[in-house]
Amino acid sequence: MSAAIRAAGLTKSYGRKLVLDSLDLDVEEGSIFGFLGPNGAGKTTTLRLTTGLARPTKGSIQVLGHDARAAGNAVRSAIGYLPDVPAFYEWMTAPEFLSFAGGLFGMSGSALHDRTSMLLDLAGLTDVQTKIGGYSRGMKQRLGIAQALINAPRLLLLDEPTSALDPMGRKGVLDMIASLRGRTTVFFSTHILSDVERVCDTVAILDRGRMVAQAPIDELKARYGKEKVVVEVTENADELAKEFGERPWATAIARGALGSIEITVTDLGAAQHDIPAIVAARDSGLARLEAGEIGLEEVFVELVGGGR
Ligand SMILES: Nc1ncnc2c1ncn2[C@@H]1O[C@H](COP(=O)(O)OP(=O)(O)OP(=O)(O)O)[C@@H](O)[C@H]1O
Repeated sequence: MSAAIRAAGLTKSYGRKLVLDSLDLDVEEGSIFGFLGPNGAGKTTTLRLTTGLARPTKGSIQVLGHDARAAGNAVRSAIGYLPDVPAFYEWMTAPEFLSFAGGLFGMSGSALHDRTSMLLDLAGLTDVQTKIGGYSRGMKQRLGIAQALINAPRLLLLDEPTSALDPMGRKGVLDMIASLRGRTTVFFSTHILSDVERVCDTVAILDRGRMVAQAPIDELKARYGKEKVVVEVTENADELAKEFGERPWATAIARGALGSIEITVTDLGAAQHDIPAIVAARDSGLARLEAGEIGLEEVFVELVGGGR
């Protein structure tokens, strides 16, 4: 499969401040790619380099097979971009705004009309008569995505499209992104883990200008994620936690509230087999025994949490 974005050794400094440190990035065409990182990690800078709005200090970045620095109009018109703080003409209605945006790409007549109707439908704004100034933030963001799609781009770049939204607003935007699967490549930055888990197939994690992981989400969980068991006992939790920690299948132990103990395990079957017997031998009661997977959140904390 070909790459929609490919960066190699991508480095950006502002004066003496190193913002991106030798980034390698591969975004496959057709993927919904989450670019995850805490505030100040360098996400916006990477997006600006991808669009050609900023230039690398060192290294290269290719977009749709062309050097982003030298990309001509043909490449640029195959990219849709929604910045982190999009601007709207608030006195327009959504159809007026989309028609205006399409006109900038030289679209007109029935082609523009059809495209506008399709995008209003995709954004769930078909029957909205209000001017944009009266929209909720979620509606504005969905309209922003529709506007970035007006030229039917092969690659859609979204900078933190959900960060200012409430849960309903986020759901609307994420549903819209998910509906683009198979139609266009979507590369979006976010610091919200659950957004990535909900819609992305691939994720890259950026921390302080460095890429700390990049893989399909399932692979990342398999690589870093481990299995865990949560045990709740009626008595002797401290002694039991110590005893669990001595077993070959236990790699980490954390005490929770009251009688709860969380154990990270290498062999779930062995842990589930041994735990009831150990609890019974200590004359304690087993109130709960639950197996679970360590999710992306724990992977993220493990990868970027160090040194904070
Ligand atoms: N033009 C600039 N001049 C100097 N420093 C800059 C410039 N643009 C960005 N930076 C710095 O680069 C670092 C990365 O910023 P960037 O906006 O790319 O991060 P981000 O991951 O998008 O963060 P956020 O989620 O806060 O927007 C920050 O420390 C920021 O202050």
